[in-house]
Amino acid sequence: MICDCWQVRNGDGAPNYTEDCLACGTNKKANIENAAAKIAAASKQGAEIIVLPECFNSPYGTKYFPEYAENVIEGGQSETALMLSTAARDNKVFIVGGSFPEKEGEKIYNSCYIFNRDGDMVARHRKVHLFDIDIPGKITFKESDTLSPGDCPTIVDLSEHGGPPVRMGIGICYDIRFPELALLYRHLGCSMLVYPGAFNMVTGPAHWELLLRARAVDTQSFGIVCSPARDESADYIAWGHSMIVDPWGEKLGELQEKEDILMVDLDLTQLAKVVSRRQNMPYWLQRRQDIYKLSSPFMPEKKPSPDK
Ligand SMILES: NC(=O)CC(=O)C(=O)O
Repeated sequence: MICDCWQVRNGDGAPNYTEDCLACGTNKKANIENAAAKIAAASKQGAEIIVLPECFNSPYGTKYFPEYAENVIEGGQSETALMLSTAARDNKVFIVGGSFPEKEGEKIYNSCYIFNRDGDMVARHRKVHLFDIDIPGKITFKESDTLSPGDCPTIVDLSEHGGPPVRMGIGICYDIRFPELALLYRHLGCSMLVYPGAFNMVTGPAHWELLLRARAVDTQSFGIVCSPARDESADYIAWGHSMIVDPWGEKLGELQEKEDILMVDLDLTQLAKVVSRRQNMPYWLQRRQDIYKLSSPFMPEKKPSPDK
């Protein structure tokens, strides 16, 4: 998924938001080169923030993660992070780099790196909720066989990196099923939730769109999901359908299952609408905190939650 979300529209209709389903196969080098080519193509079309899918350098599967994992933190070679950094700098775009298996010590994480327009890494999200499920006869998956979970929420405020006033909360795939994480992002001032993800042919048709729209409405935020394109020959068949919705839960754009790029306008006027929607329907201020309460070590003590 590729998105560009902050130009002020001057009535010229210039697209400022795009998304894309990326094909990801077993050839890691080809996956990385394909992502680089699509970033350049999207940038040429005017994209300024680019979001890639979950696990874009590797097939999605526990047996693949150790083989495709890269060690960035301890100074190891990482062709994937290097490509993302170079592409961000060369194309002068922000990149929410989908995810790839990342190694640190003995552990492997499912990690999303975010880069600014100079190619500097400005944040990293490690998938917090691992996809361990068993739906008999349909799908069994146990990410925790080879992956470890991250242990913190990730927020990127683009305005702190020379970008527009967009504060993004990042999650990866299964993270979208946990409303508390999205509510925490709202509490911490986000107006956009970005989830690189790879739902499958069982959970995709049932829940992909439903969850995105629910999280957007729960938090009165823009919602973005970006999937790999569907590959019927893969062990794990991704649902596809990268999508962007607004804080009302309305779809701004959707791809089908094939590799593609989608451009969607998302301008400053639309971001301002987040504030007015939140004022029109102020359910954030109407929460009954005497009955229930969100609690997190990442919530600043005694600071009132943002109501806009
Ligand atoms: N693959 C995931 O992490 C999550 C998923 O497919 C689902 O929640 O469904």
